[in-house]
Amino acid sequence: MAAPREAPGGHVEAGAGALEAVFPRDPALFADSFPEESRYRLCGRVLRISQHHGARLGVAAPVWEAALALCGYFEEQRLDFQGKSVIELGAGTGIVGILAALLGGDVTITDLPVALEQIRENVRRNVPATLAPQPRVRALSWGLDHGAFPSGYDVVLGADIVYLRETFPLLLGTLRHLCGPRSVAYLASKMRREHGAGLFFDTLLPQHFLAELVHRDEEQNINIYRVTCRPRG
Ligand SMILES: C[S@@+](CC[C@H](N)C(=O)[O-])C[C@H]1O[C@@H](n2cnc3c(N)ncnc32)[C@H](O)[C@@H]1O
Repeated sequence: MAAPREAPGGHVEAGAGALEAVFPRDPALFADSFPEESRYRLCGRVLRISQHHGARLGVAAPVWEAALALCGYFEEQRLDFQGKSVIELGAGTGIVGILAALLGGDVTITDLPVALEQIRENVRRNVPATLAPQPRVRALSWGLDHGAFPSGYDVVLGADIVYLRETFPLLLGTLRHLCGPRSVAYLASKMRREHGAGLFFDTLLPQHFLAELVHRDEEQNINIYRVTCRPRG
């Protein structure tokens, strides 16, 4: 799976709303990484996002195109997170969850433990200390840790988290735990058929959820699905 942008020193591909990139920055933060800061104009705000490229964070380091597509969808649909409980899965940089928090959500941003320091840094850089509630950053490994989280979030968010077939049952288990009858999940995904995106969205997800394709970017091959629980009985 290729990263969406080149290594530091090269041209940084501008995603939707990208303004500019500045690097390198604070090389001491992670010894084996190449820090980069990119700025994105989203929902009338400029977000400054650190990305610690390198072996340690791996795919968690960059802002992926699907994350920008999901942020663009929030903007286009004028989604309102005011007063809503929101959880983001596999957040990477945290850009999606941070935007949801700035748009009024009570947000929990999650990923594997290795990514949490990068997310915390991005929360510090973009969320004013006066904002309440502040987004929480917590470890959640799909299928393993979700019992520590409540069920029935208003909104569940995930960008580019469908790419490893062996994690599909784990991810589905976590989605089933977090979503209640009134929950809405927005899943944005690069449709990499070779990594099982079709299997996940066309076959596995519909066994438990109604998944409506609400946005497709043909050029980037990115789909956004609005996912709700299937009515029981
Ligand atoms: C392709 S990256 C997407 C990052 C971010 N959502 C974005 O779109 O910019 C996939 C993310 O899923 C996370 N991830 C992979 N397997 C996971 C698992 N089993 N449990 C929790 N997170 C996982 C990775 O750490 C990474 O942050």
